[in-house]
Amino acid sequence: MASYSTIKLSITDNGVANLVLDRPEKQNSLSPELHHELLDALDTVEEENGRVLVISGNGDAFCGGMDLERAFLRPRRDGPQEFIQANAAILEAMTRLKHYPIPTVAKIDGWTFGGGYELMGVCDFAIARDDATFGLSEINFGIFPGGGTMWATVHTMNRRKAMYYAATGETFTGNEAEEYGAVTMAVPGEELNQTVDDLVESLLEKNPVTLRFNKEVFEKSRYMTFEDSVDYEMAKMEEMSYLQGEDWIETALKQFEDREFRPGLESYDTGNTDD
Ligand SMILES: CC(C)(COP(=O)(O)OP(=O)(O)OC[C@H]1O[C@@H](n2cnc3c(N)ncnc32)[C@H](O)[C@@H]1OP(=O)(O)O)[C@@H](O)C(=O)NCCC(=O)NCCSC(=O)/C=C/c1ccc(O)cc1
Repeated sequence: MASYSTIKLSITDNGVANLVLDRPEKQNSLSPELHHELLDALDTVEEENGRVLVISGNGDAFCGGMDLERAFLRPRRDGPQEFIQANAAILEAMTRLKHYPIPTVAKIDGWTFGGGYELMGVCDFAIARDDATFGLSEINFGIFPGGGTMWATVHTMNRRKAMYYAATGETFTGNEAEEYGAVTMAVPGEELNQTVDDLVESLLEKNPVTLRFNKEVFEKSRYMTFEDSVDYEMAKMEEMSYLQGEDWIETALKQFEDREFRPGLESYDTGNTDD
């Protein structure tokens, strides 16, 4: 596996990819090198058949947002084209992540600002320390949340809170983030690792093909009429069944027929985990 200077990537035998932003001396802010390494890591995780991707930060921050000097100040002084070029890879990485074919989990252990909020927001799940600090700080240096951060904000927080924090740049805690719908859940710091591990374990128990379709249909159906979505969901159901070899009939509902599990309370045995 490639070695990186701004991130760390490891993949366990059972397919859990741990991607750690590793610029603790700069609060894991997103430098141009990091943009490219993140993109490369996303390729690697797919090539290595990762099943769940967990993104976290080393040190006090999950992610301090864009590197204000390396990605903004310096390239912008060189001109608009240089600025666009300096940031093209991170915009591509964010877009890739939003459509990433496996579940993505942001583990939030500290500061999360601007582009760091976006990184969290394009992940499927976000588990935060209850005392983590979040902020849409762009307004504090004269811009609005851009490059997809506004999208992540309005799609993860309710309207009133989204506008309030985007316009004031005030910070909010992990507990508040949970209350506003910005994170999946906030937990005490000492429970963070276990909570993420439990979520990952639960995802590993599921059929990976179904998880991929679940995500795609979840995202697309949000923008459809009910009638269009009924058609779309039924068509996708057939595609999924074909691609998973009718596993939901042949294995899952067969196990139900044999009364081996209660689907309301537990997952069928996909054969993907040891127990
Ligand atoms: C509250 C922080 C996170 C922590 O404070 P601290 O604990 O006192 O730590 P330090 O401030 O000492 O941070 C350690 C080092 O990290 C540096 N650092 C800490 N965040 C940074 C940083 N985002 N950059 C560049 N050095 C930093 C910080 O300057 C310092 O550098 P140095 O003095 O050289 O040791 C503080 O560092 C801070 O306010 N950081 C800036 C957070 C911030 O506003 N981030 C930018 C959000 S805006 C954004 O992401 C925009 C996205 C966007 C995307 C695409 C678009 O097209 C348009 C927009």
